[in-house]
Amino acid sequence: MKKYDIVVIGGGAGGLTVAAGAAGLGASVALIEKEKQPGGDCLHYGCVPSKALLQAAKEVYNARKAAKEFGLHLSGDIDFGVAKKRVIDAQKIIEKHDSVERFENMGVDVYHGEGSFITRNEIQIASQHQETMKIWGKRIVIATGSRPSIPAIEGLETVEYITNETIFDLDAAPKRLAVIGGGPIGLEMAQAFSRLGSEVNVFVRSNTILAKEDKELIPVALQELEKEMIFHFQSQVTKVEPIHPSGSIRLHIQYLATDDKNIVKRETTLEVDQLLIAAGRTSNIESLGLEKIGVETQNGHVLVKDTLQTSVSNIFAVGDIIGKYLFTHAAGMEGKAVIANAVFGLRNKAQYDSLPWVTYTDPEIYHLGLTEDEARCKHVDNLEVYKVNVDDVDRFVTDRQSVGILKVITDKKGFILGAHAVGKGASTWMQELVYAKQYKHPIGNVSKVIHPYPTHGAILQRAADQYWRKKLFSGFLPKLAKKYIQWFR
Ligand SMILES: Cc1cc2nc3c(=O)[nH]c(=O)nc-3n(C[C@H](O)[C@H](O)[C@H](O)COP(=O)(O)OP(=O)(O)OC[C@H]3O[C@@H](n4cnc5c(N)ncnc54)[C@H](O)[C@@H]3O)c2cc1C
Ligand SMILES: NC(=O)c1ccc[n+]([C@@H]2O[C@H](COP(=O)([O-])OP(=O)(O)OC[C@H]3O[C@@H](n4cnc5c(N)ncnc54)[C@H](O)[C@@H]3O)[C@@H](O)[C@H]2O)c1
Repeated sequence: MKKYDIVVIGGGAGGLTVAAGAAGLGASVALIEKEKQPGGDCLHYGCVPSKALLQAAKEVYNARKAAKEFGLHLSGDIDFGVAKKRVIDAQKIIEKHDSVERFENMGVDVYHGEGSFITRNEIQIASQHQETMKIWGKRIVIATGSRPSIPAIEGLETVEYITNETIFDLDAAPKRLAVIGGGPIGLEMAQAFSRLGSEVNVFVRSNTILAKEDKELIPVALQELEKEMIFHFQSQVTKVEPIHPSGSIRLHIQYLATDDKNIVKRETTLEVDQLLIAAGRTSNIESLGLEKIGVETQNGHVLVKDTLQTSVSNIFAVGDIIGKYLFTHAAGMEGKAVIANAVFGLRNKAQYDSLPWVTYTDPEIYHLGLTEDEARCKHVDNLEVYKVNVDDVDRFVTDRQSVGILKVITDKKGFILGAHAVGKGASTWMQELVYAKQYKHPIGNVSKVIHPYPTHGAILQRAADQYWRKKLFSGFLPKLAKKYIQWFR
């Protein structure tokens, strides 16, 4: 049986980071991937195709908007094939970074097959194409990711619904698309397809989209999104049925609302051509044989310590499988922490305090650290909140962007606890605050950084200026300054 310092199960964002880093440090590494091409969700069914599709849709949308405003006449139907080709082209370019060949050149042995534990050091690799084999690892890293959660809806097995794993295979934008879920997958895909010609209805179980975001930002984002899709809050699709021979789908919908103390139920039906399920994720743990070797799980995820070590000391886990922050960059950060821990036996911790994320709708929605509600719970009165609307910033005005907001939450000394934004390009201009938060620069320092005029990033300076205004122009300082000026005269 071949022996390795590190065996990684799963060749997505987390697993590939560990494999590349560990091999670079001189460890002998095996990477087991069940699909032919590594890359995981992000490359095949996630970040890459979704962002390529969103960009295509945005260009169509902006072209139409500009044509209308400038009195040009656009005609013809959208060629969905062009958008699809852009998705495939992007994947083809990016997949080179994740290719078997690239990893083999790094010295990693890549095994194609499904990995599962026999003992805490022995892994079985099962494949349709070759005999089942076994390898041995001193340390094992589980990075098998997640898949879409499918809610229990009556009749779901009788219709051809889609998920993020099949939506990018569509050859045309459905005329009428229903989306179940008001999370990032649901919203990004709803907007992309709306802009590519679908009439989109979004069903959300709760009374808000993007439940983890700062509450104040949601109405700002909704104001824009509602122009492009219809939201059904506090709704549940309870039953679906195929409509023959058209192939469309009838949804039975139940709305739940509270009227004083009573729960009021209302029911209706809606006919659509496609149904996208984007209702959260389930970790891929079932076929790993974790129970055999005593790796503890919690709520369907692999349970890990801060060091990403599982309950079995030589086994680590990173990425979606641990169910914490389901992002490519989170899996990457966790992967880096594990490299040092698994290769050198260090005790590096995964650091989530300054982990940002972005929902790439238009406008973008940026999240860093605590929301205002969370900050108030944790820091009570040791808190300041600075807000700037985008229409107070010249560059947004010249770009005709009037909807958007920045909110920065700091402690009394100006250290950033959280920062949130809705606005064009927020994914780019908010990054300065991640640096400030992570390296513990108070918000006041952002005011001293020179921002070229006119940029969107000047919005951060505006927030930082509010900090100085509060500090310098209220309290004892202005009184002291007045006295000094009188004396100096
Ligand atoms: C539509 C969509 C859009 C997204 N957009 C973004 C975004 O814009 N930005 C962002 O940061 N995140 C985004 N994400 C989330 C991101 O894709 C995931 O968080 C990330 O891919 C998780 O990486 P991972 O390594 O944990 O899992 P994955 O990337 O899913 O990799 C797991 C790998 O393990 C393999 N595997 C599973 N079981 C086994 C087994 N038993 N043996 C061998 N191999 C196995 C799988 O085939 C897969 O290749 C998006 C997700 C979706 C679905
Ligand atoms: N831009 C990005 O970084 C990006 C993009 C896409 C996905 N992701 C990652 O993938 C994860 C999964 O995304 P997601 O959107 O599937 O999940 P999610 O858990 O974030 O959102 C799921 C949504 O579905 C709703 N829901 C669940 N069951 C329902 C039901 N039966 N009927 C109606 N609504 C229901 C929930 O209330 C919620 O609004 C995200 O949390 C994120 O970490 C990131």
